[in-house]
Amino acid sequence: MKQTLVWFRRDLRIRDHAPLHRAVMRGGVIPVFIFDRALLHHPETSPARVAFMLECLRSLDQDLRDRGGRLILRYGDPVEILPNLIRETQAEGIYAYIDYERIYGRVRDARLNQTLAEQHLRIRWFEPTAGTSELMEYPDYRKFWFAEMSAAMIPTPSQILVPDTVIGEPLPTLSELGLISDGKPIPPGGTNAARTFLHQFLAEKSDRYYWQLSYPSAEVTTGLSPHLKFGAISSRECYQTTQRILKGNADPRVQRSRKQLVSRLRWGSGFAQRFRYLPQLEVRSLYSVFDEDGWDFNEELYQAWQAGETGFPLIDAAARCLKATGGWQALNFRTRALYSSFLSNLLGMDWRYGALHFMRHLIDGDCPIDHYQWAMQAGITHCIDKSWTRIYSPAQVAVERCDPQGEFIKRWVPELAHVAPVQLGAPPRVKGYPTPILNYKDARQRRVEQLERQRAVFRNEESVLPYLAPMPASLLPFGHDQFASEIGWAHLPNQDLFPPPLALHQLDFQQAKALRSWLVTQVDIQPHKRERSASQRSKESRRSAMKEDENLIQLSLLD
Ligand SMILES: Cc1cc2nc3c(=O)[nH]c(=O)nc-3n(C[C@H](O)[C@H](O)[C@H](O)COP(=O)(O)OP(=O)(O)OC[C@H]3O[C@@H](n4cnc5c(N)ncnc54)[C@H](O)[C@@H]3O)c2cc1C
Repeated sequence: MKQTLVWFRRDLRIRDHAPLHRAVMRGGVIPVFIFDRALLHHPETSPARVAFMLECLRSLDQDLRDRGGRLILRYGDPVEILPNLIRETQAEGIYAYIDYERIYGRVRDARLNQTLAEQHLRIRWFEPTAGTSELMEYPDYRKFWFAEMSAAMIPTPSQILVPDTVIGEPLPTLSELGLISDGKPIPPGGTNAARTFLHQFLAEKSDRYYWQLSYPSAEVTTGLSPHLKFGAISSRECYQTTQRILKGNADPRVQRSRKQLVSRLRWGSGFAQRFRYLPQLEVRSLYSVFDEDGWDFNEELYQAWQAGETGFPLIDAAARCLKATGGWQALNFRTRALYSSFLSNLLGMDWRYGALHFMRHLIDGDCPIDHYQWAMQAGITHCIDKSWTRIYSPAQVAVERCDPQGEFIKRWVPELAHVAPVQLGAPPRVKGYPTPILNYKDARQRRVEQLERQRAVFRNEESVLPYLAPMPASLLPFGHDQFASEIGWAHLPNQDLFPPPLALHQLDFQQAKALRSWLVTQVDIQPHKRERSASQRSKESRRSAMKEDENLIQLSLLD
């Protein structure tokens, strides 16, 4: 019988899985997952995220067992293990999804391609859903995304035959992997858990999602991000289930929420695709000027931001929530945006320090989403348009927008339990709680001027290509000098990447135009309104939930 090795990476499911399906059609399967020290000991590794991944692996193994198979676990460098495993099992080759989350993975996969070719062994790479090697204009990508999401799901194999002779290792504990738990509670992992989250959301939250997704205490989002990160459920399954259950619902609130969720799923795919084109975004700002100009860094202030000791209650609540829970459900988009903007805009610090901290704690940490979001909040991505400056006030206006009752703040900053919500933006002196570490107005002014100066370098240029950051000469991950990590791979010769990045200097006019469409906003941006007075703001905050349309304008900028 023909046998095919299926290499699982961040696609830990059996449904809607093209490599597994195709391998099963051919005959026997060796489903393998490799614990790779370079990823387990990467500066951005979070023990809680690895613990969640172990839960997904446990569940994947069970799903395979239910169909007669099992998951084969191995430890070490995939570039050595996989060719050996092919020989050991007499498999015809490997099937796997292409993965472009990280530079490391792309270096590894290029090395694997080369090693297999030298040994006359074979691998077949599958495009992940909503991934493409073509450089297309962003509006075309939107159409492509909807077509991919609407295509029939890949069937789940009913029987999976794994040869008895192949021996795998038992599922390890976190400490057996050399990691120490930081005490975060781990959500249930795997496809069934993901489906439960999705169905609970559709049944119980879809009428309020759109209006409440910025309120962390409402916990109204799906909670699917860790599952999507590890591919325990495919975004296509999320999309199709959502459409099937909600599309016929006559409630306009549900329809609005449905569209919002679909947009968000699409943004996630779009960030991954940007990284496919430009892997340098993992370690560089989009335009070189921002990194060349240099960023501020102040260890004491960085620590205050990390610890939740800034004197701005909402920022401090976000900081403490991230460290205690891994953020996956409690730290929604708006709260993350406020928290990140505080570091890179108001404290003027390099967004990479913030992204690093997030990745070391987020259970849903996903490099393209996290890093691109950080860069966006720092105002250094869609900045051809002058009005793309997102510097949020962390004071009362933020409390009113995210936590008007103060529930989230009081949960994470108990020192302020007795302070009235209307005072939580700028609390009176409280013993044990710090005074603000910055003056918002001054910090904002400084940042606006800095961004204007930096953007002026390329804003009016006909082509932005010469201003985009190229792939760096060194592939060392950011933070390798702060945290013990396995980075031998970054020093190897022949640093090819698979899939290869865009060769910026070789793009013709049409290609450059297509790339640029990913880097500017796709909607009309309203010029900034003048700062509103406190009384205007409080009047606005009392408007009904339906008038949260301002949110829509802002969120739709991410389209
Ligand atoms: C600075 C910053 C860092 C972030 N880091 C991550 C990260 O590492 N991993 C991550 O999954 N999300 C990240 N996000 C996006 C967003 O905050 C989370 O996706 C969301 O809070 C996850 O909760 P949920 O699955 O319940 O969201 P839902 O609202 O239920 O969204 C469903 C899915 O859509 C996608 N999605 C939702 N919002 C966004 C968004 N704004 N951008 C891109 N995709 C989105 C995610 O895959 C999410 O799981 C970040 C946002 C910011 C501002």
